[in-house]
Amino acid sequence: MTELTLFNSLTRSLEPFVPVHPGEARVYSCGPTVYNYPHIGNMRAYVFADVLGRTLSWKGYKLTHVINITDVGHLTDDADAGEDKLEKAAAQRAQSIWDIAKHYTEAYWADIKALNIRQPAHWSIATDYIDAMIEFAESIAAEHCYELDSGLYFDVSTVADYGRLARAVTEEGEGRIEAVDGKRNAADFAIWRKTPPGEKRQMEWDSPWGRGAPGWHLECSVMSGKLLGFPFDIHTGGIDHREIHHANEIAQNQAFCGCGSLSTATNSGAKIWMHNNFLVERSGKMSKSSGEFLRLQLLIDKGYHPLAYRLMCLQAHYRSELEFSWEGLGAALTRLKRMLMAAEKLSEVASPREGGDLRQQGAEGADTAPLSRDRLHPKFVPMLEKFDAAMSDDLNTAVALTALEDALAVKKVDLAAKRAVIAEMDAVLGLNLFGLTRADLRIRPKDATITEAEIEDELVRRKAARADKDFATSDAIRDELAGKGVEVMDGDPLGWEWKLA
Ligand SMILES: Nc1ncnc2c1ncn2[C@@H]1O[C@H](COP(=O)(O)OP(=O)(O)OP(=O)(O)O)[C@@H](O)[C@H]1O
Ligand SMILES: [Zn+2]
Repeated sequence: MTELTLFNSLTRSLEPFVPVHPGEARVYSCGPTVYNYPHIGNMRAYVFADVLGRTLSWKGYKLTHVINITDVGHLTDDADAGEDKLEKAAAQRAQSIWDIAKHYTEAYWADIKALNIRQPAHWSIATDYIDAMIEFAESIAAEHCYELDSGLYFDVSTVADYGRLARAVTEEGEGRIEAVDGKRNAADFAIWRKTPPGEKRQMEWDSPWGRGAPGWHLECSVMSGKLLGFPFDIHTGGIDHREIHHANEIAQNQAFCGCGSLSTATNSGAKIWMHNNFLVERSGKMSKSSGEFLRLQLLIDKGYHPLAYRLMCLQAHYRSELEFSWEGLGAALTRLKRMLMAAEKLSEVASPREGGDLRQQGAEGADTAPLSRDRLHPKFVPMLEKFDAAMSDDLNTAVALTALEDALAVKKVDLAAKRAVIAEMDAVLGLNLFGLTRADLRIRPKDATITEAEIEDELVRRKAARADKDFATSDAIRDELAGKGVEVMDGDPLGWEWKLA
């Protein structure tokens, strides 16, 4: 197999993946802040992390993936300004934070499942790690922190190369950081926020610095270090985390590991820091802080299968901005239908792999292991090589998809051999080609007034009428269906037969 190279935001270059622990890959992904539903832009971050994890499993590494759930500490501004996003949501809706966190965590998990994102080894919930956060903060406080009335602050001048990940803390960057009286450096950040006197927060804990709550950056340092051990291999997140959140995590990790210099990979906590670019709308970055936003459920309600959105993500490189449009989603759906039609023919044959179900694998992902090469039909060698080269080149899923389509187009070949190759590629891309059916991919909005069974019955009747050359009946059925919003698609090259108009 080709050597896997990944783009490291820390060095701004492509680097070969060399695991810290031979044969293993340990990955941490910043999880959602569960104060609201995730929008589809947030989910792009997890499609990306999932493809990374699947690729590592496929390359034979034993994967341990951690995704956290931020249920405390994330302020309305990524730096120190604003309120806790969860406290704010709870106050606005007069609800308990715990209920809010539970509701949105479950909504996020439903999206994870719908997008065929594998379960990580651990979902770490921030509030389960408060003691560990206090311990971590205590261990670095004397050398790296100072206390103000509002909290315990990290002094960024106590570690070398602060902000190296962000590259040049721009004036704009500095401008975003709230001026707090007594802060030694503009970029210093709270690792523990004290509850202001006379105020009561729903989520607060005792600490050596008074009652309060942890800072968001502290959470990720603590959970990643606890569950994966420093240094671990890869830390992921959206590009917005490169400037502040991850720069601050690195500073804390440097302090914790007792090594101020960033000259070795070990003390930044993770060897490779990877960032997905944004999903944007014509109007700009998709953001749930700004009111209206697109949820996966909306796509589903409009009749689009969630895996069409997954495919839309895979069509772009994760480091490129991706613009969402309904036309683009429709095009991705059509492409997925074509793939499914080609894969359908293989459904009848058993995969030569044992336990052929490659979907929603267990956390370790052992079943993404490649097919032994001596069982690979020679016709598929070039496609698998192209696929491997693309995925190994910093996860070039756009090209890998074309290799999958090349393989799907191969004719006159043993079907079991073909199925094995498609299954292998699909285990990496996660499109669930052998689990989907045509009916799954039909556009059928939630508010449609006619059931699928009724449509099918009418179509059977119409087919019979046409076979009898009874075009009057056939046309009448067609018109009747049109009256109910169903467009019959005679001669539809995809053979999907109908869609809701
Ligand atoms: N438009 C986007 N496209 C891709 N990834 C995104 C986008 N917006 C946020 N992310 C990423 O989604 C993940 C979850 O983010 P989180 O739940 O903290 O969202 P948030 O910052 O509260 O949301 P928002 O910025 O939408 O208000 C993070 O890795 C973040 O970088
Ligand atoms: Zn994080």
